[in-house]
Amino acid sequence: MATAPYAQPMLRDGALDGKTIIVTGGGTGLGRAMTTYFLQLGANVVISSRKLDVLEATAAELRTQTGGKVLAVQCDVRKYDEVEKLVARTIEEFGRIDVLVNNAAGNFISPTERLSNKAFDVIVDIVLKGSYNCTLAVGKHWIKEQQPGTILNIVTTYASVGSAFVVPSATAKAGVLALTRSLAVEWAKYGIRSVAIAPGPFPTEGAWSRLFPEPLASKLDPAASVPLKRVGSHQELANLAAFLVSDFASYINGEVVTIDGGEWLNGAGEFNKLELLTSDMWDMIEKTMRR
Ligand SMILES: CCCCCCCCCCC/C=C/C(=O)SCCNC(=O)CCNC(=O)[C@H](O)C(C)(C)COP(=O)(O)OP(=O)(O)OC[C@H]1O[C@@H](n2cnc3c(N)ncnc32)[C@H](O)[C@@H]1OP(=O)(O)O
Ligand SMILES: NC(=O)C1=CN([C@@H]2O[C@H](COP(=O)(O)OP(=O)(O)OC[C@H]3O[C@@H](n4cnc5c(N)ncnc54)[C@H](OP(=O)(O)O)[C@@H]3O)[C@@H](O)[C@H]2O)C=CC1
Repeated sequence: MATAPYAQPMLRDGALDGKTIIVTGGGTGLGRAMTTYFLQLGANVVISSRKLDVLEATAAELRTQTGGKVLAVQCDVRKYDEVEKLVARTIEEFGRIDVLVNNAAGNFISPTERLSNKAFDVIVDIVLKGSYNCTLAVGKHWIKEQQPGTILNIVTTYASVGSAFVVPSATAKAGVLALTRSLAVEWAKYGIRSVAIAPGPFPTEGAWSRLFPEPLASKLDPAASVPLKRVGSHQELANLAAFLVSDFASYINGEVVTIDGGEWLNGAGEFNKLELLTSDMWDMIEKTMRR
């Protein structure tokens, strides 16, 4: 079967030539998809997370698949000293950093009153603290070296509106969105752009196992609440990420781009649920109203 146009690579060959990109959580899921495409476009990529075996397996596969330069570095983003080592190792290997992608995250569904304070901590520490740790370490480096750079934060659609049952994640992602918009202004003078992507549902093992465990998975279709009636493809997210970190997006700063098939708006419009009405029902309604 032919690949759908939205699932095809978008940018021209060499669009990211000469750039060095750090992707936190780059060994799995959407981080891996972005890394693959960055490598295909000519970037050097450093992937980092806690599990070195996973990172090294991904790096080996992507070297074979793309012929690109990818380095695996173990780093728990909650620990600032490890983040500083990640920055130092990247400079040692590639001589520079051009882009930071804050993609690492943790999440699970739960009624908030069931959570311990540690459960809240573990998510906020990975998502919010992890993002500001990496941002601070890389930002300080850029400012000291008088070098421009781009920070891409992966948030979620509920970062702006909140969501029940994923409250630690919603709280933390809202903070990351505030970080994005605040630094877009404050660090623009150093040539540092801050942008974000807010994805809707993109099936990954990490997200699906924690957000749609059984018996929920068999009862719930994540595509059903999406007006376009499908989930996202990894390549279309990678396309957007590659564009936002490329020089083609040089004038985009402080923007959060939503890529969710219209899902977040679906719950918002007062009359959206009238989608359920049949054509016969509309005929009856029209007749009654016009009478
Ligand atoms: C309704 C239809 C909607 C359709 C639309 C779908 C749109 C999707 C939008 C998705 C948006 C965002 C997605 C994501 O962020 S996905 C990323 C998912 N990936 C990950 O989470 C990867 C990393 N995660 C992990 O490593 C672990 O899961 C994590 C660290 C988060 C937790 O691991 P672990 O349990 O090993 O951690 P700890 O042992 O350190 O535990 C810390 C405390 O947390 C408590 N805990 C853990 N799990 C739960 C749970 N399920 N419920 C309640 N509490 C939990 C644990 O008990 C510890 O607390 P205590 O010490 O007090 O017991
Ligand atoms: N998939 C989806 O539908 C959506 C995803 N998102 C966002 O997309 C991003 C990627 O998620 P996805 O690919 O689905 O899920 P994954 O679980 O595959 O990705 C999360 C990554 O974060 C890493 N990570 C977790 N904790 C830490 C830590 N303390 N230090 C360093 N790395 C860590 C994990 O690696 P390791 O365990 O080795 O540390 C893993 O590689 C996240 O920001 C998520 O919130 C947003 C909306 C929807």
